[in-house]
This record gives sequence, structure tokens and C-alpha cells, in this order.
Amino acid sequence: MALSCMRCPTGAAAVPARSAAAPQLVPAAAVSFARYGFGKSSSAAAAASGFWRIHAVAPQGVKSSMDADEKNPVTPSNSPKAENGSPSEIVLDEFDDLTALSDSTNDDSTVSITVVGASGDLAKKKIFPALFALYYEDCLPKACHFTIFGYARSKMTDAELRNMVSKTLTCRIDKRENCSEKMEEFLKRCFYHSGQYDSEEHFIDLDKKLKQHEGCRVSNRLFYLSIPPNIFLDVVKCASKSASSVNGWTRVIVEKPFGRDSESSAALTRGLKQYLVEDQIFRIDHYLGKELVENLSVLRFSNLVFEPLWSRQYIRNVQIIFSEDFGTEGRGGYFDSYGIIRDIMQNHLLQILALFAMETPISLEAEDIRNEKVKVLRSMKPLQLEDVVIGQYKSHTKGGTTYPGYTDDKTVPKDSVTPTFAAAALFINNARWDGVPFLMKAGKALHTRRTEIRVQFRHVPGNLYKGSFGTDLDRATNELVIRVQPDEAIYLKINNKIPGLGMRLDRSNLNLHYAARYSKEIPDAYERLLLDAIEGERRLFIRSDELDAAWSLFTPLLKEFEDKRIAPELYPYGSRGPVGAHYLAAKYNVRWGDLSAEHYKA
Ligand SMILES: NC(=O)C1=CN([C@@H]2O[C@H](COP(=O)(O)OP(=O)(O)OC[C@H]3O[C@@H](n4cnc5c(N)ncnc54)[C@H](OP(=O)(O)O)[C@@H]3O)[C@@H](O)[C@H]2O)C=CC1
Ligand SMILES: O=C1O[C@H](COP(=O)(O)O)[C@@H](O)[C@H](O)[C@H]1O
Repeated sequence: MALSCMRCPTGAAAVPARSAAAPQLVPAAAVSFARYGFGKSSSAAAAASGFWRIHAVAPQGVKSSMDADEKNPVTPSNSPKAENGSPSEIVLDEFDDLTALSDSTNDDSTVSITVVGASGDLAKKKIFPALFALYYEDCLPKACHFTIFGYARSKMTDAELRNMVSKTLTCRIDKRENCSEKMEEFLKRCFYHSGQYDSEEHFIDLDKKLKQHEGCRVSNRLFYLSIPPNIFLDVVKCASKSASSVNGWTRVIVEKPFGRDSESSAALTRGLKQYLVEDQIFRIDHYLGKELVENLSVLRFSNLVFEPLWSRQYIRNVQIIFSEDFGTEGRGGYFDSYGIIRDIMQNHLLQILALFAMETPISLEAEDIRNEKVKVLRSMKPLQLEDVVIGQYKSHTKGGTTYPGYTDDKTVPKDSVTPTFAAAALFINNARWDGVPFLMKAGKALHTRRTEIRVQFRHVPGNLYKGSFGTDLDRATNELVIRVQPDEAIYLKINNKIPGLGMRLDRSNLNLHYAARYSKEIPDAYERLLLDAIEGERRLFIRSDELDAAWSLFTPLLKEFEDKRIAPELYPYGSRGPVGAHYLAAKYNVRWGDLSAEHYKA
């Protein structure tokens, strides 16, 4: 079946000639231009395409750590194959020749997005709605130049998939016009293919369907693995062997968890690299796609008032706090073999820490930023058991309603010691941050849903006004709060004089409240990340060496907890968490900013 809008490419050859000499296969680094405003160079343009190229020397800025795994180098013999067995990568001698092919919105190219695990929770809740939002915002290629395929074992027709997806789509508050029309147009681009995750044959069938939609254009393919991690490799193997693009890029978004410790994570990376090169792998951490996490670097590096303060000289402690006001409802089975440290701290909170604490990158390009982040992660002091507190929520009755405890979940063993709460004190052993506690706290079934970064500054030396603060100088210190969610805001607590003839001081907030400042709805993190993956922008995705460093920090601690079966402190559902977290903070002379009386006034 050929779609009516299809036509053969004009201009640049769709399938360029293959180079004879192929000493080394090197993944190209990527940047994107449109949304980040970087200068477009021909090599960058080629890099953005995500094409593989054969070249004797690694491109500038591409570190060996992100090249094919040394033990499992990607060679022409084990590189992904097209259906007919030929290597799927395009091989070019000249970067410039790729420019015409690199623009995925180019008339001659298509983008196909296959959501593997399309019947699942994440696909329905996040991925399809994010794709629709991108479509609505005109961020996806023109109508007939993109196709979305759902892939899963469940039997479904295209119409059934569309019906399922349609229930999850919404238009932004500020973009209501033509909403149902847009939805209909979008749904027409959605198709479904039922298949097993380990069947090359079924992926060959998918490939055929994809080709029908792509026609003879350059086909760029993105696979989103929205499936349990135990089947990641089956899918990558089948997709890369049987459904890779033969003339465009093939990229794979991998969802967390990326293993459960250093060993399993390394095994997963090795497995992925049997079929893909690092540049094709987009390890998603959706916290990096959140608006205020994105804004962290802007805040710091584009405002003179912040950057000079960003060190041990002025910052007393940093707190990165995640709390949810619901339990593991429905995900207890998954959660019990991971726990809150793996689910939230080792990835989301640690990524925020790395972004917060990194040195100024050479540029805004992905590799420069990721190089700086990895340096922070590698500089971290090994985590000590005594610097971590764990908790688990128990049943609680409030206002006549009984909230279940974690172990009341039928999929959780009754004697489970899996933490649903953890607080930790971390340190970065470098000149900038020596001795500054970075306190992290993450918990489920707490009193509120909130994620924030709190930066508590030092006391003002020889403060002329200290008499006005009483004995509690902490009440007078400046605190910068970056509220990631909900109700995004950045505010700075300052001291000021209460207007009048007397001299009384007050604490106030200089407040950038997003809802008041911007009328536009903030895009969901998945929108940004999907668009980045389509554009080949890797800045917000986790590189394998970052992942290794993150696991190296947490693995010994997790092992110790599990070997010793350390019992978590129980806390009631809907409470503020275990008191142990206060003792931990107090050990470093810190008070949790989210629990201070003042916080509730703010
Ligand atoms: N849900 C969420 O909020 C988040 C999820 N993630 C990660 O995203 C991925 C997808 O999550 P989610 O959608 O919740 O997962 P689901 O459990 O809903 O699984 C997705 C799909 O995978 C298939 N599947 C489920 N279990 C198995 C199995 N044991 N063997 C083979 N196939 C199976 C099912 O499709 P079918 O039976 O039709 O083949 C299912 O619809 C996971 O890696 C998860 O850790 C990450 C962050 C948040
Ligand atoms: O990755 C995960 O994140 C969610 C929280 O994400 P948010 O964007 O809603 O804050 C968490 O509930 C889940 O346990 C975890 O796997």
C-alpha cells in the first residue's frame, strides 16, 4: 500500500554510495540547531543526522568512552543488518554529502516512531500524549512524513489503537482551537503491529509496514522501548537486525531502569552495544526534560548574580527533594525489586545534582555538558551507610479513610525491607564543593507531591542586623528554591526592612512564579525528550559513562543494605517521613528547608 502523498526523493541520492575503505566505524556526535540556537556547520549537520560513518579518526569532541564498547566493538560484521543482511548504516566519505539527508523534516525523508510496549501504562500516559503535543505544535515533520507505530503482543487493530490513544490525548489550555481536528489528523498517522518481542520475523513484518509508509524516501526510525527491562535486549536485537533503517538513522530510546547495579547495568550496556553504537542509544531520564531542570544551567550561567556564589565559599548545603503523596499503587511488583534509591535517587536526583554542581562546560553541546556531569559523578565521595536513612510507609487512617501500607500490596512480600523513602548526605570531593553536604530525600506516600532544589547560603559574616534575628541565624540566611514541580517557581528568600519608621526586619521571597509570569502551558518532559531524540540532540540523555559513574556510587551501598537486610524505619502513609531524616541532616548542621515552619508560610 502506497500512501497518496508519497513521492520519490529529488536532489541528493537517497542511498549514497558505500565507501570501500572502512578502517573504523565511528558514531557521529550530535547537536541540534533549531531549538538551541547553535551555529550550523556541515559536520554538525551531518552529526545531527545520527548516521554512522566510516572514518579513520574519531570526530572532535567524541570521547572514546562513547564509542563502541572496547570489548564488543561494533564492526561491519556485528553491526545492525537490514532485512536483506546488508549493514544498515550509510557510509560516506564526505560529511557534507549528508547535509541534505540530515534534516528529518526534509521533503525527502520520513520519521517513523515505533512505541514498543504500546499497550502499556507509560505509552498511554506519556508517550502518545507527548507525540500528539509535538504534532500539535508542528514539531513533527509534515503530515505524511511521519508515522507512529504501536508494537506489543496484545492483539489490536489500528482502529483499536487509535481508540485507546484518543482517550489519553488532550490539547493545551492555550491551544484549544481545532483540537479535535488535530487529534483526528494525528490518529490517522498512528498504526499498530502486534508481535512478540523476541521474534525477528515479527519485526520483519513491522519493517515491511514501515516501508509502505516511508515509500522511497530516506527513512529515519526511532524505537521507544516502553517495556519491562528484561526484554530490552530481545527487542533491540530484533529491531536492529530486522527493522533498522537502510538509508537513514535508527535510534532507540531506552527507559529506565538501566540495570539494578553496576554489574547488571554494564551487562545491559554491553548487550545494547552488540547491536547499536552509543550514539544510537538514548537513555531517557525524564527529569532532565523538566522545564526547571533545563533552566538550572540558564539560571546559573547567564546570571552574574548566581555563578560567583556557586561554591563552598557561599553555599552551606544543597537539598534535592522529591516527594509523592501516593504509594506504589499498581507498580508494587516492579518497585519491590528496585526500591526508592534505584527508582529516584540514583537517576533523577543524581542527574539534577550533577547538572547543579558541574563546572562551566566548554559549550552547550551534548558532549561538553555530559563531560562535565561525569566529572562531578566521578568526584563523589563513596556513600557511607551511616549517611543514609531508609524508610517504608505503613498503613494509616485519616479522616475515616484508611491508606494502605507498602506491604499491603498483594504483589509485595509481607516481609519486604524495600525502602519507599530514603535520605542521604553526599559529598563532592573537588575544590568547588569540598565539605558541602548535598542532601537528597526521596519518598513515596508522603504528605505532599513536590520536587525541589534548595540552596541554603552561608550566614552573612559580621551581619550588622544579627540582633534583629534573635538567636536563630538560620532564619536569616538566604535560600534559593527551584521548585521543579508542581507549580513551577524559582524564589530567593531575602531579608528586608518592614516599611515604617521603625527598624524591623522581615523575610520575603523574590519570586519567579511561572504561572504568573508565563501564560503558555509548560510542555511535558516527554515532549522535549522525544523531540530531542528525533533531532539527534543527546544533551538530555544519559551517556554510558555517566551511568557507570552513577552506579559506582550507589552499588556498594545498595549491596550493603541488601546483604544486611537493614530494616527501614516505618512512617505513616501521608506523613512527613521517618524522623531519621532529621537526625541525618542535623549531623551536618542542616535543617530540611521543606520542613521548616517558614516553608508553610511561603
Ligand atoms: N509507568 C511509568 O510511570 C514509568 C515507567 N517507566 C519504565 O517504562 C517502561 C514501561 O513501563 P510501563 O508502561 O509502566 O510498563 P508495563 O508493565 O505497562 O509494560 C508495557 C507493556 O509491555 C508488555 N509487558 C509487560 N510485562 C511483560 C513481560 N513480563 N513480558 C513481556 N512483555 C511484557 C505489555 O504489553 P503486551 O502484553 O501487549 O505485549 C505491556 O503493556 C518500563 O521499563 C518502566 O520501568 C519509567 C518511568 C515511569
Ligand atoms: O521515574 C519515575 O518517576 C515517577 C515520578 O515522575 P514525575 O514526573 O511524575 O514526578 C515515579 O512516580 C516513578 O516511581 C518513577 O519510576
